[in-house]
Amino acid sequence: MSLNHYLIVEARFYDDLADEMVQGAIEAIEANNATYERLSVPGALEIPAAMKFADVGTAKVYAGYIALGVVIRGETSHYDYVCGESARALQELAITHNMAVGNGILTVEDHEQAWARADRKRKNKGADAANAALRMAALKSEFKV
Ligand SMILES: Nc1c(NC[C@H](O)[C@H](O)[C@H](O)CO)[nH]c(=O)[nH]c1=O
Ligand SMILES: CC(=O)[C@@H](O)COP(=O)(O)O
Repeated sequence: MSLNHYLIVEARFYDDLADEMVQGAIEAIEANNATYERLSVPGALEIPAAMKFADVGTAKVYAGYIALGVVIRGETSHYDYVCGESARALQELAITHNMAVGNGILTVEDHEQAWARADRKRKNKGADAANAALRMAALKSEFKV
């Protein structure tokens, strides 16, 4: 069983932003001498289910999971559901299923806010999500859950 292998689940709704966040996450993972795989889904709403599929459906064992995506408000209430449900489902995976999850799903008003957070030279939220998953995996190991 690999104790330092992580699954990045990336929403490709905005490819350019996703690429930047994934690179930030990869840099953080590799800085901690860990390894990773990537799994892409259409949008943020699909991230939690993809994580659950990977957790229960493969022989592979992942120390933790990193959710990466960007949700930008549109004209309707769909934004609220995508943001709220993806966050809620990630928390459910963490709390109910003891999965070490880092949530890097940006919930923003526009592309400017998105880039400020995705950009590795600015807020680098992809790295933050990876570091959160790494820390939660360490806690899982410490508490033997
Ligand atoms: N508007 C954004 C979405 N919407 C798509 C949903 O995430 C989902 O793929 C669709 O409802 C089909 O189930 N997704 C993002 O990641 N970012 C957005 O801004
Ligand atoms: C956050 C989204 O799902 C977004 O694409 C919805 O846009 P709209 O509310 O204009 O349909």
